[in-house]
Amino acid sequence: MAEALLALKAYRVSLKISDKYLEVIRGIDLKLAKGEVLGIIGESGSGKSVLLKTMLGLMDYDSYRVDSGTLLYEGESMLELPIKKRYQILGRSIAYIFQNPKQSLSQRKTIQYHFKEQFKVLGKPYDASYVKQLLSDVGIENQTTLLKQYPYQLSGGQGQRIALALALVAQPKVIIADEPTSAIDATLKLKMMKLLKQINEKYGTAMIIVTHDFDVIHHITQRVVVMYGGLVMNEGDTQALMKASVHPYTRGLITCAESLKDMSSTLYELSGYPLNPLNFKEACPFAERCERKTISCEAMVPIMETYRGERYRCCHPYLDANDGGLAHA
Ligand SMILES: Nc1ncnc2c1ncn2[C@@H]1O[C@H](COP(=O)(O)OP(=O)(O)OP(=O)(O)O)[C@@H](O)[C@H]1O
Repeated sequence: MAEALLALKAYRVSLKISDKYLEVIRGIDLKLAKGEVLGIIGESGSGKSVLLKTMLGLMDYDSYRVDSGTLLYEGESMLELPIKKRYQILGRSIAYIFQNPKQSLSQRKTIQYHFKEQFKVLGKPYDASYVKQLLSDVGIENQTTLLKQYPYQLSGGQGQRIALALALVAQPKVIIADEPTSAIDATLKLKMMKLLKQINEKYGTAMIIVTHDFDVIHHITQRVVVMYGGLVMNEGDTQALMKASVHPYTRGLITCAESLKDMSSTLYELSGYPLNPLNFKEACPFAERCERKTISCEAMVPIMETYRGERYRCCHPYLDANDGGLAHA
């Protein structure tokens, strides 16, 4: 793997709930190379947003505690820094696009106002022609009209594009997009996927795409991380993992996605529901729902196996079988 731009190691986070701390992120390692597009997939409640928002300092500082871990950005250690300082450094280089970007804009201010604010935050004079260039890059043609509009006048697709253009003002090295296609229809989804790919290619911006959608993972990411119960269960090259992963959770998610697409087949669903952090214990979080469950699954949290030096699977049945001839995916 190329040099890591961002590297997270053994990261644990607890959320403060009614004056008590509840562990939600339970020891996560993550790497993002320069220019890489990484996908993070997992059911609702897996911990995707808490992971990324706490890492960047985007959550209310009093609402959580980082229990352990290291975070390196361009080789510099971040977690020891006061959270506001960390946010300043990371905020300049990493843009976070929220799930409903239209709602994260001030509804009473024009789109142009939002661009001007971005320049102000960066301490740069407003550059109208650069803004028009960015709007054109994200596929907005009627730029002058659009700059005069208010967020509530935008369609879902336009909202996503504006959020992307606003993020690009700072020329970030990383864009983190939280569910970039969840609020738009299928045709716009395709356009958004193409757009993210174009931005990655044109500017070399590395990306972390958080999604529930394997189409998005398949079409735009090079590597994927599968999260469940505050852990990474499986990770690797996107195409290899989608084709050949034997991890029961990954396989279950992929089978669900495929059965939804294939109108002639019976709908497949993963049994049970995602585990609530209140019920986390020293066991594999997926054990209760897993068809391959063994005694080990209920006795301890599985460790991550590596293959050719890369992390790839966290699953007791495969660990216990000592991997005799099992597919490395
Ligand atoms: N502010 C909060 N107070 C209490 N619990 C929270 C809070 N934010 C998140 N959680 C809990 O932490 C766990 C992880 O949530 P998180 O939002 O990170 O999941 P996610 O994988 O991003 O889900 P989704 O795909 O639905 O956005 C969940 O069980 C969630 O209920």
